[in-house]
Amino acid sequence: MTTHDAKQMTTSFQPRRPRRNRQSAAIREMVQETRLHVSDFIFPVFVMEGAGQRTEVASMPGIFRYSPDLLLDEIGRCLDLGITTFDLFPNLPEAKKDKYATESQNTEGLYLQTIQRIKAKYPEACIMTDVAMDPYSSDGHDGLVDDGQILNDETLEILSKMAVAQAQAGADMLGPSDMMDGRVGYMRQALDNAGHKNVAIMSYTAKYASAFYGPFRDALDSAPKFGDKKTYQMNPANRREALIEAELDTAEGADILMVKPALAYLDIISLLRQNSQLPIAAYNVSGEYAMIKAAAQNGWLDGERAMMESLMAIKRAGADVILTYFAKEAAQLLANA
Ligand SMILES: NCc1[nH]cc(CCC(=O)O)c1CC(=O)O
Ligand SMILES: [Mg+2]
Repeated sequence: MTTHDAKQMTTSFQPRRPRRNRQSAAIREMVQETRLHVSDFIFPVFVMEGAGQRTEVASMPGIFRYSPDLLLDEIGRCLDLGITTFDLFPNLPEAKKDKYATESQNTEGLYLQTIQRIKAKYPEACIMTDVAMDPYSSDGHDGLVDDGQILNDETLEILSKMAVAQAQAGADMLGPSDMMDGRVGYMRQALDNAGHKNVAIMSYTAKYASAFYGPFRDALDSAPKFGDKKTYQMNPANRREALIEAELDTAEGADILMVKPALAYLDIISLLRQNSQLPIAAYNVSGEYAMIKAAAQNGWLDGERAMMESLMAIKRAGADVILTYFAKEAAQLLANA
């Protein structure tokens, strides 16, 4: 090729050159479409019995179960970073579990006492709770088990008592994660009847029967004792069904709709965002956290960049709120940016 030919090619007229908007950090930031902010995040936290104790979840490096006193300290540190909302889960000894999840309504028990203690010390913190039987169930299922079946309507009764007990303890927002049919409406009515009209419900609307919950079940020792959760959690192959779930939860009074997991379900997040006027949340689950941590520990990818890229992707897909175990690390990075 002669010099003349090369010149001809490089000066060929191209009015549209998307690279012009990528040429400097100043321009790239100016035209950036999606931005992460610490207020996007909800931090899921694990509480366990005892005092002065914390144990790391083996499959979730950097994530700990805290005894209530140390959890209060951790929440204080997170509030300083600008994280305002916490999703609380209890790790209970096997001896406290039974068929009916009785411990979930024990006002002197670990979970309800911890909600009270957090709200007493940090009234400004928004406490989201988990409504499902599995952390308290000797069967390790989200609903009541009878003869190997997960009963729907009988479970609603237990869940709504649990919900009212949590609201009574001071919870700001309830997160039914069980996937029983009709539980949002049933719970809404029970809450209103008990005078908790302003306690919100973030429904796990499209929750899939996913392999990515493994590390969470380690954290709580809550794996199902038999079978799987496929008769209540959704089939990962289904997309339209998420719209049916969204329609029902909306009609039943959900305040926020959630998709779970997040990264393998970005299309579902986008679908609900486009078909609902409600805020959409996405749960970046334990297995999604563990994958990035494990690869980073092996030196196989840059953990910080993979974390921020993943969170950005979840927001870009349409999530207004992201529940993530990365909340604290991401908040630290955003604060230093
Ligand atoms: N009600 C159960 C529940 N609530 C939140 C999670 C998973 C969260 C995570 O993996 O981070 C699960 C696991 C399951 O359905 O077995
Ligand atoms: Mg449903």
